[in-house]
Amino acid sequence: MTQDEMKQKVAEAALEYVRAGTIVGVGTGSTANMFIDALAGMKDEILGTVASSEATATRLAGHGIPVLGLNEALQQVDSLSVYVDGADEFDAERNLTKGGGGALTREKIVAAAAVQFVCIVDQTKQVEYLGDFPLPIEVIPMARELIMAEVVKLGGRPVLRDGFITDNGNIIVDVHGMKIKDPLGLEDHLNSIPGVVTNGIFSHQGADIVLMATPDGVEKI
Ligand SMILES: O=C(CO)[C@H](O)[C@H](O)COP(=O)(O)O
Repeated sequence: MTQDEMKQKVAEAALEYVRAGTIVGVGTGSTANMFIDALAGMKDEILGTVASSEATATRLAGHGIPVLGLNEALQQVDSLSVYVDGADEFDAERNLTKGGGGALTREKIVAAAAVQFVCIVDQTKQVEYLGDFPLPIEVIPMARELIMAEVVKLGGRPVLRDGFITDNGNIIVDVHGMKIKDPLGLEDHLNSIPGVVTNGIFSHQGADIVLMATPDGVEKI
């Protein structure tokens, strides 16, 4: 089975967590895109969606799925029923690295607004420790050199994501070479550096359920 076929299977499996009459948070990336395509079949059952990126909003709207702003949604309901998104890595405690697509800040915000975070991945994303995948940090542009110097002090190798601007108008610094043994501590530490908008460790907003596709089927972790 190819990686895309596994992504397709897990995207479809996530439909089980979508409840009629609720607002659904929707992630960003190739696996999330497959979920969006599958969700189109339920568009008349749900109240609407909140998108974690402009790209996701465009794809949802292309299917005729209603897209609400988060503020608008939270004026109608106390919380989103579920947030469904992919990840770049996950560990046994369901800590995640996200932001390969650069949407980490909005993803973290929408995840925080949901009762349940269902993370959809294929087996290639499973790791013992986060950090093999370069850790993205969304940075206010004027703080770039300050933050890169702080990352070097932490033992990481910061690389500016060339030519990339986030939906929020900021830049991304990808940190290579970190073995992340304390995801919660590093998430907090990086977020405390002035100029960091957020980083791609999702430990506070870790997944409640990871659905992992393998060639033999979808496992729930
Ligand atoms: O965090 C993300 C985007 O910011 C994605 O969830 C992550 O990059 C995984 O993407 P894909 O499903 O394409 O492998």
